[in-house]
Order: sequence, then structure tokens, then C-alpha cells
Amino acid sequence: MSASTEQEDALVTSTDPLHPANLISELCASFYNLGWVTGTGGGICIRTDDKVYIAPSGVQKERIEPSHIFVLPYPQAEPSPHTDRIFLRRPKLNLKESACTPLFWNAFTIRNAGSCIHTHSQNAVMATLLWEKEKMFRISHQEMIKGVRIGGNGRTLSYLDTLEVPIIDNTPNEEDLKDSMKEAMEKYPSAAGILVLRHGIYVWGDDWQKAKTQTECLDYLLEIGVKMKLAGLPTVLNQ
Ligand SMILES: CSCCC(=O)C(=O)COP(=O)(O)O
Ligand SMILES: [Zn+2]
Repeated sequence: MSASTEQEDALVTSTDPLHPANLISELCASFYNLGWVTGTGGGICIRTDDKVYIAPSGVQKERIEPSHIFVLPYPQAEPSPHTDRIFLRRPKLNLKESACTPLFWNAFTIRNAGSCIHTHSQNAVMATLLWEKEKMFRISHQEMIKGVRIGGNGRTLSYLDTLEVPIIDNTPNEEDLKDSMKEAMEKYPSAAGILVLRHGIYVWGDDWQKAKTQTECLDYLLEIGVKMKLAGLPTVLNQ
């Protein structure tokens, strides 16, 4: 092994379970069990001060190993959907970085996020269908609203706040969601996530713990919102 390969591999090799490469493997496996990243879709990325750790595309996300992780320097020119990116480390296997990379980058540059999660949860997909006309999922008076942060990185919402999550249209290629996701994040600075019609949701946070907590709270709220709507109950109560 050349010295440079050894140095590159050291970026994803650690006995620390909290190293981003170990965390991505572990979290993707647990997200799979929640039905969030089945069929290879979805995932999580983690950003430190100067590096971004990203999983491969189109692989069984619950079986990712730390050696499969890509490492990119941060900051770097916005990885647009169809241009080359700079890598500090690529896996030896013939893998490509997640197609979600430009979307994850939106969360880093627009919200200064330290982590972003993309799920294909059926709760998210059902919510996009039931709130398709409004282009906005809305729910109030639920305890779990208190686990969601304004804009994904601000103070937590109050029980008396109404949660709003914008819905954008899907595109045939994941990468092409970048501009409409950016537009929605800028138009709705308080939004803690972006739903994608018939596809899923993107949620971010200051770090992986906050991104995970908010994804769990949002998924819970989407699930109960869908159940309430199907039961004919209003999801928003008058204050
Ligand atoms: C059946 S997955 C379709 C593509 C998709 O929605 C997705 O999230 C892909 O993510 P990847 O990290 O595998 O590029
Ligand atoms: Zn997806």
C-alpha cells in the first residue's frame, strides 16, 4: 500500500465508535430498521469543521462499512449536480458518492448544518400526497413539536407553535432537486426539513445527534398527521 493510500484510509479508520465513518455505518443500519433507507435510497452525511463524510450511492445502506465512505474537503466549490468534486479519500471498491451530495451541501451552506439525513419513510411520502395541494405539511398541538428546531438549527419550537414543512416536486434524478430544495429553504427559513413529493424528506441539524432527533420527531409528526387526516381529524387547531 502506498503512503498516500495509507493516509487516505486513515481518514475512515478508527476504533472510536463516534468517528463519522463508524457512525454512518451504524446509523444507516438503524435507519434501515426504521424503514427510512430501504432499497438503497436515503442516508446520512456528517460534516466536521473541514471534512464531509458521505456514503456510497445505490448500495444496501444497512451494510455500509467505514471503508466504503467518501471524504471530501469542506468548504469547496458547491458540488453542483453534474460537475466534478474534490475528494480527500475514495473507497477502493468501484463506488460513486451518494446522489444526495448536492442536497446535503444545501444543508451545510444554507443552514451551516453538521449533518443531514434523507429518508424514504412512508410517513413522509404519505404526507406529501395528503398535503400535495397545499405544498406544505402543517400540524399543531403535539408534544413532539417541541423536539423540532426553527430552521433546523435555531431554538426548539413550542407546544403552541404550528409546524410547517414545505413540499417540493420530485425530479427523475436526485441531484436535480438541488435548486428547488435551495429555493424552498430560502423561502421558508423556519422550515426544519424539506419534503419531496412521492419521495421522502431531507432533515438537517447542527450535528448528527440533533439531525437524528429532529428526523425522529418529524417522522413521528408526519405519521400521526397522516393518521389524523385519514381519520378526518384536523391537524391544526385554532389557538
Ligand atoms: C431506490 S433509491 C432511488 C434514488 C434515491 O432516491 C436516493 O435517495 C439515492 O441515494 P443514494 O445515496 O443511493 O445515491
Ligand atoms: Zn432519495
